[in-house]
Amino acid sequence: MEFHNPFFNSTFICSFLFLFVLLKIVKKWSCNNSSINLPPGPWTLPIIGNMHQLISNSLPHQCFKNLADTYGPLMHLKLGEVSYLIVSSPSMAKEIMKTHDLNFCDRPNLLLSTIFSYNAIDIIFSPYGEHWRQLRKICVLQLLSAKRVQSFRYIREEEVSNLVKSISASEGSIVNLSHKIFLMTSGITTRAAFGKRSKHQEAFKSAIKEIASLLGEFCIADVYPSVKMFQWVSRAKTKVEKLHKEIDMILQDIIVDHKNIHKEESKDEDLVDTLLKIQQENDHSHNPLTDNNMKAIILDMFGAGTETSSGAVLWGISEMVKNPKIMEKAQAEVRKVFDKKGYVDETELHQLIYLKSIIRETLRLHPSVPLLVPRESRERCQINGYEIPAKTRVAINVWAIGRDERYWAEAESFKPERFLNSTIDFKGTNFEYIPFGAGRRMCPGMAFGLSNIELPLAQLLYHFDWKLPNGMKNEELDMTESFGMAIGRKHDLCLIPITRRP
Ligand code: HEM
Repeated sequence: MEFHNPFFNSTFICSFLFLFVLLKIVKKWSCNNSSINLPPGPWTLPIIGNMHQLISNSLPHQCFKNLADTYGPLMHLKLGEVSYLIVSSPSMAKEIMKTHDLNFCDRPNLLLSTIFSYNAIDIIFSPYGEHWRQLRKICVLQLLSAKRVQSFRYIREEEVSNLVKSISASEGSIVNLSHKIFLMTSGITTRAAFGKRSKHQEAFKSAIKEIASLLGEFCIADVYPSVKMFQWVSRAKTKVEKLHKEIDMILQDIIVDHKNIHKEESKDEDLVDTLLKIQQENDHSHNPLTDNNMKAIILDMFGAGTETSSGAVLWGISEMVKNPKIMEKAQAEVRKVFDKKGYVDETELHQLIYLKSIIRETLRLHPSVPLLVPRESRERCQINGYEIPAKTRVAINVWAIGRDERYWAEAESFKPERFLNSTIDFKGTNFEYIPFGAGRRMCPGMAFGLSNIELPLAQLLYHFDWKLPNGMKNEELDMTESFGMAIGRKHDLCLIPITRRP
């Protein structure tokens, strides 16, 4: 006979768990809520803090901008149990990434990114310290140096020319540029990382795309780190673990392949070859590069390098479609420079001064990583007279800074001319313009990223005129953003190409 305990049914268990979690949170919340002089911020509610203020139709960077308009450029929010500092002005960004850079160069330990990064042994999510310094050096000097980026030129030229061919084949009909441009940038990264040999490229690309969009999602476990139950029941965690397992098997297979067959053919060295060489050289050091380190670094290159570059190409084209005069001027420049040759390659790209200012303007209005990668304070410190507790997470709202009328005239308008003859650039010293971040954690892939944006834009402007489908007017093009590892267009960019025959 079955034994039914009226007190031990599922309702009872759920209520008990709910009460247990609630008590834990209240305890933690009341301990942390001491009376230190925190930066201004909206009123916090018990347990949830300011989370209710982020529940709206806006994306996090848009919500933070609205709140900062009331509470100022150094704003404190409490999300669940965790203190957040939201930075929305160039001078406060400079405080974090220059004056106090050493204190703010840690990354928080977040549930999904920790799985993605093989337990934070990569570059992006690794905490500040000797391990990160070692990998960052490898990255800057060997994987993403100017010489190395230049060595991938033939890959970029082939992949972009395949893109042009596939668009030409659909001349006059609607083309999904979002889809094609993502395939092109991920094709460049795949070949730069693995060479041509991987049989799993397609499966790998789609797993990466899926995992990148999951990493951009809000995860309740990250704002209640003391409540381990939220980690156990997270559906996103289960999905990321499954995708990561698939990716791991593919990467391991690629590494084994490279170990077995690539030794004699040293020309066209790809990133896995370079990492294997470093692994062999460091084999007997106290800090050898493990296979997991290699896989984590390669994943970083995809996570950080693919959607950022393809997003910038798509926003650039979208802004030009919306502003046809700018499109015409850019086309005239590219065609003037390359008409003598009859085709576009990288040799003359330095002459495209107007196109370069279009790219800068695109990254001002549409920074690929609008809140930068989250940082975390290592020790308690003071900024602008306010106390910042240790372990405060920091989001730098580059998106808000780029749209602030105090620093940019007609900030919401797309005006590439503002960058012509301007000394402002994105190398991390002009804090009103930091799409690649600044300080120790600044993006090491800038040169690679920019070259993946310049050549496709030049080719798309040289070979095609562009029309919107269904008689849509230029100004009607939808520019809604979606949140992920990088901000992209919510709706795919679909245009009709008209091939130009010079
Ligand atoms: C348009 C292209 C790109 C943009 C806008 C961009 C932007 C950024 C930003 C904002 C950060 C965070 C900086 C900070 O926390 O201060 C970052 C970090 C990083 N990026 Fe990029 N990125 C781009 C392309 C690339 C490419 C192509 C690669 C490599 C293939 C790459 C590799 C990395 C890595 C490894 C980090 C982590 C650095 C660290 O934590 O030490 N990025 N990127």
